[in-house]
Amino acid sequence: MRRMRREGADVVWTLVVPVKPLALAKSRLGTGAGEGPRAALALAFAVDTVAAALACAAVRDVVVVTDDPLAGAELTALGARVLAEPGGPGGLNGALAHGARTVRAGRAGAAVATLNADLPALRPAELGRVLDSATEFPRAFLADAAGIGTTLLAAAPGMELAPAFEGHSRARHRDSGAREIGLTGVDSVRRDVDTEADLRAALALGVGPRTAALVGAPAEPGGGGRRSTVRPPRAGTAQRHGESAAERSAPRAD
Ligand SMILES: Nc1nc2c(ncn2[C@@H]2O[C@H](COP(=O)(O)OP(=O)(O)OP(=O)(O)O)[C@@H](O)[C@H]2O)c(=O)[nH]1
Ligand SMILES: C=C(OP(=O)(O)O)C(=O)O
Repeated sequence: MRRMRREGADVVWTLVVPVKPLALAKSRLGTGAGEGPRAALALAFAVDTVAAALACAAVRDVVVVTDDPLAGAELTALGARVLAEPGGPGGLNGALAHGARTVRAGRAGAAVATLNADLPALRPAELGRVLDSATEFPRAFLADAAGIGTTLLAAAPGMELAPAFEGHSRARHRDSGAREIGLTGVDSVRRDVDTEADLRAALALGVGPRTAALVGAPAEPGGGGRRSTVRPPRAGTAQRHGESAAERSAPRAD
């Protein structure tokens, strides 16, 4: 992949990925799903997101901010660096600001971008296009698939990240002066999963192997360049965690 250049140097990004304690995560994902299946899905999304991010040529490294021991261990094993939550009332934005500050404390000139951990369909090449586009602006963001939130916020070297996530964060990031990235063809970077409808949409794009194994969809090896299209599962598929692979029967459409 051709890297965008700023002042003669290839720009590679450090990604800050926030992961909420798994037992509290994905509360909107199916009223019938218990805490266990939701936690397993949240972990699978995070694993597939971080694996795809680490496979992106525009990504130098990935820093995960979490206090969850299982997520921390699994994401460390993938190659991410894990930071503990900063503590205090800061929530998601506090965690992201802490991640960015820590990265810059070690490397003042780092290009830093946040990436939500609920992007199981993420494709490295699409992430690369988004990061290359972000390179053209001091601060930039990508709206989520719903057009309300944000899945990625980027700050060039020397620029404060100033995250304003949660709720209508697309409008807040725009109002804060960040440039909205208007690329088409980067659906996998926009496709966050909060609800079962979101999960079906992600499965239609093709998800990473950990999520695929959990919901009975075909796996796309390697955090995928080109992911397969699968038939969306019936509502409630997210509750099928615990079935063996042989019990899962979601067909692939290609
Ligand atoms: N470290 C950290 N990450 C968070 C926090 N809150 C949310 N996140 C992460 O931020 C991203 C977007 O989170 P949301 O979709 O708003 O929250 P969620 O828990 O995944 O889902 P809901 O329970 O449905 O709100 C995901 O990667 C979450 O794991 C937090 O307080 N600390
Ligand atoms: C936290 C955010 O994500 P979600 O849409 O999952 O709430 C956000 O977009 O600001």
